[in-house]
Amino acid sequence: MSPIPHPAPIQPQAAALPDAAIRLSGLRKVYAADGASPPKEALKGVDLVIPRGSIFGLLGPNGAGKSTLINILAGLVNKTAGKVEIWGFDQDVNPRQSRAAIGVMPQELNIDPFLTPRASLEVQAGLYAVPKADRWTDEILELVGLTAQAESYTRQLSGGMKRRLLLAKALVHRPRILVLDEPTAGVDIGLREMLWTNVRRLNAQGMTVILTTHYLEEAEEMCDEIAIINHGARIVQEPTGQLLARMGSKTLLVDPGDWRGELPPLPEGVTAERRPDGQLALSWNTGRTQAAQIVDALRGAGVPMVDVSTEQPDLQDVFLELTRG
Ligand SMILES: Nc1ncnc2c1ncn2[C@@H]1O[C@H](COP(=O)(O)OP(=O)(O)OP(=O)(O)O)[C@@H](O)[C@H]1O
Repeated sequence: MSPIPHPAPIQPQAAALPDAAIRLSGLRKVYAADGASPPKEALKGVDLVIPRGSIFGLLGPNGAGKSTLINILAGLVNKTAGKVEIWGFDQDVNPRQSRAAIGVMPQELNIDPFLTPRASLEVQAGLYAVPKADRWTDEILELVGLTAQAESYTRQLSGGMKRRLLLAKALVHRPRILVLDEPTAGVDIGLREMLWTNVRRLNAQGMTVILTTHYLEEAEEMCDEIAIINHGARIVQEPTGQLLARMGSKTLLVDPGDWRGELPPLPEGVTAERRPDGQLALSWNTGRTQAAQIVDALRGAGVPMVDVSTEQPDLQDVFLELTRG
């Protein structure tokens, strides 16, 4: 993969760098009643600040309102109320600039089957009024691994290649902010790796990345900060590490060899279980106890410790805890 040229912005910029990539205040969306379906309030006054330069995860259960939020950012759905600022541009005051600052890789394929990848990118660049001299079509094709298919009809591309083209289209106008809506749903490992490698590189060059995904390990690994929305409301927004620490529980795993004796009294609040593989799992609340106290209690009682490790809650645990019910 060749190095990516610096994605210098070509769209008009706010006078100074904005303090946030995206700022939403009181964002509300009510879908109108349709036939027998009553009106649906998909976003109930969401406040959200997405830091400039972050890889930001937007998570939530099915129907939480993520796509509605992204479609509003992309200018595809009209909000009912609230304020949307993209790269410092108010969507209502500066619609053109706010649109130029963002590139969206949608969930659904929106490509013309009769165009070649190269032609698709040229058409997209035309839509964004990117001057010919500023186009970087060849670099983008290289970046997403479609150079060999540049002149093929899009309808002849595999599903994975079509998704690569969606990413390519989102990049033509060198947006400051890249939104990836479920980018890895149903894609193979090669495409997933290509995507994450590129996302990291683009982010390292200053692009803010917003990601929705149902793969929580992916969000845990990729995102600096995460917001969880549920029933149209933001229920939490925190740096990923802080969100994981929120569960506040930790487990110490002790392999006692073939020792099968009675456990000694443990510090208050520590729960113990013997796992089927013979390991002792000792769980505690991080605020109240320290691992050393548990180790001391076991050592004092002569419990052998062949091996000791710890287990942390993962994003899946946090997500389920916060969205339960
Ligand atoms: N065009 C529409 N008309 C009416 N209701 C809609 C429309 N689009 C979405 N909704 C409803 O708004 C709510 C939020 O939907 P949205 O697609 O934003 O959720 P989501 O978090 O993206 O879900 P998923 O993870 O399943 O993609 C849902 O109850 C959905 O049924």
